[in-house]
Amino acid sequence: MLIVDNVNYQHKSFKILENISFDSDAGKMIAIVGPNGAGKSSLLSYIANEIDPKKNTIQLKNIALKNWKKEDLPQHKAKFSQHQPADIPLTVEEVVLMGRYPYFSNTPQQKDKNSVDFWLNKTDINHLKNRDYQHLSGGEKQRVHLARVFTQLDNNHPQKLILLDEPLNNLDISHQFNLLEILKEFTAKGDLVILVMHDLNLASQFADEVILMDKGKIVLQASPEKVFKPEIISKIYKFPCTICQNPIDQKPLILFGQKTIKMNTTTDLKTQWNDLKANQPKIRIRNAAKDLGVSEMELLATQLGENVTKLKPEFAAILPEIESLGKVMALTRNNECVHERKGIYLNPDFSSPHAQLFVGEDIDMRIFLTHWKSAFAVVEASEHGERKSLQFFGKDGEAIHKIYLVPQSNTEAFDTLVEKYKDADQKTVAETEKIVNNTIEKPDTEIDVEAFRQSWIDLKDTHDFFMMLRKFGVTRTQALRLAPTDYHAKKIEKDAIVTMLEQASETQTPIMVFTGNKGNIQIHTGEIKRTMWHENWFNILDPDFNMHLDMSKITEAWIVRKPTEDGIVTAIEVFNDKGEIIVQFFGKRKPGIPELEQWREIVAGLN
Ligand SMILES: Nc1ncnc2c1ncn2[C@@H]1O[C@H](COP(=O)(O)OP(=O)(O)OP(=O)(O)O)[C@@H](O)[C@H]1O
Repeated sequence: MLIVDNVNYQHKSFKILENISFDSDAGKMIAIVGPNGAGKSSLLSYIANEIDPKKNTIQLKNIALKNWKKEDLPQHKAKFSQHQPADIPLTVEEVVLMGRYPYFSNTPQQKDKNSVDFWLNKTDINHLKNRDYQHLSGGEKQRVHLARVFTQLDNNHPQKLILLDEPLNNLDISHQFNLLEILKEFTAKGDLVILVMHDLNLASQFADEVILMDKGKIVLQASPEKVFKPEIISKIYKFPCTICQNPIDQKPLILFGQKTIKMNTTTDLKTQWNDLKANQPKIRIRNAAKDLGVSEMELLATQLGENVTKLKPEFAAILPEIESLGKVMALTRNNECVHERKGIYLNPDFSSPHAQLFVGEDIDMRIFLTHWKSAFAVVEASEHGERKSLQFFGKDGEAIHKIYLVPQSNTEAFDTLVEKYKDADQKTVAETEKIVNNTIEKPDTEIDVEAFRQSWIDLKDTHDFFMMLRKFGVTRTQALRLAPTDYHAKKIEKDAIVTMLEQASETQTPIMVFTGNKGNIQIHTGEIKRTMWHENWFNILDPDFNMHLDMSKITEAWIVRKPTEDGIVTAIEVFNDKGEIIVQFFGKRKPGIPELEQWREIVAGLN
């Protein structure tokens, strides 16, 4: 019924409409949607023959628009425009009657009056018919013009064309639905309705077809089900969205905004994650889990039986076997700091029930297995092919430790290990527990500060520091505040951490970097070379050691000096807003050897 063939329209060098072609059968409602400035109104004006009428090649009912008789066309095609004159000095009834001008020459006939009455009623403005148009509200004026357009097409011609540019603007919800129902009645009689609209859910609910436009072009013309896909809509509108099925009419229901992705309960977690990835292809699983309100382990488990294999939680048996994988990358992190160290898992010590260790030169870890709960083998697709890893999670479902294969790793040993520890149950995962940190700091007045200070001065071993905090019932940051003197604990600006790392790199001073979470602390010892800012992250980017520290999340940084039998040990301790340690730095040291003078010098210069 309508053929639009290769429409191009530009203003100076700006292409407003480019290569627009589509055709449509009678009896349909087509919604044109797209972001502001996409060209929707321009396309509608073009179809209405308001732009470039001489060049117009559009065909309506097999006749080119320009070949239609001027007096015939208004009975076959009408347009509701987005912008209407505000000051027509007529009554409502008189404005609606303008729609009948194509039907009478001087005086309206009974037929015309009946039609006007009918549409006054149908658009719910009959009660306003004798009022001045100029004093109506926005929504009332809108309905007057809609009635005018409808009465213009009130005839027995088949296959009329109704064009409407944002007709739902200004209308309250019941009048929006009333209008859409009216339009449906037209299409049911075989007319073609094309309307520009911004409400994608109404388009989804009512339109037979959707034309999605962007930058002067048609991106897609298809059914609402095909057009309203999160990867398409979020890309075109540059805004995250979730799309689920409307339980009432089974049409796509579009929910905009990041939070809606969390609220979307009608689809399962796996679909929600896929939607999120469609919106943000680079999102990391840790952030995706946060956005979806689940733990990382629960999200990973949605891929069980695909690229994820659940392992038996026999950590004390698995970990000592990691050595067989050869060189790998160990990753331990908390919310604010990521620690990645490459090496071989040598010298495991699992003899103590309290803490287990790896004490290799490269892989150096203090492990607290009581916090470990689940283990998985993961195979991810990456730019360089498959990326295999072992991933360990705590009781709360948060990642404690990950071991990634690197090109030098023994993949056969990995496969053997996975086969050996594969759990018989590949369907269910451990329930996660919420772990609440309910440490309440005691007021300083309840602390025996003098005894605490003396105890600090009398320290002989850094390992006793933690026991000392327990004994006096102080939190770690409280201890630093109550330290014996400024010498023992001094608060520094967080930028001093960057200064320290840059100086350690420049002077090639070997340092130690401790990063951990409840279940594991991972340590790097050595010189660092390449440091770099990336947005709010300060990074160490060396071949075998990477650290990524989110500087925006640091609330306190301290220089902490503890007496030991080998002399003073100086640390820089970095905390988040909950008073939890993000990362700790030391100069390289070994029991029995005093700490490096170079390190002390760097720290002495920090403020
Ligand atoms: N006569 C004109 N001269 C110059 N530029 C124009 C003209 N008409 C439209 N444009 C430009 O063409 C682009 C498309 O405008 P159009 O009104 O068709 O967009 P739209 O998709 O209807 O946008 P909105 O959702 O904001 O109503 C816009 O960038 C607009 O500024």
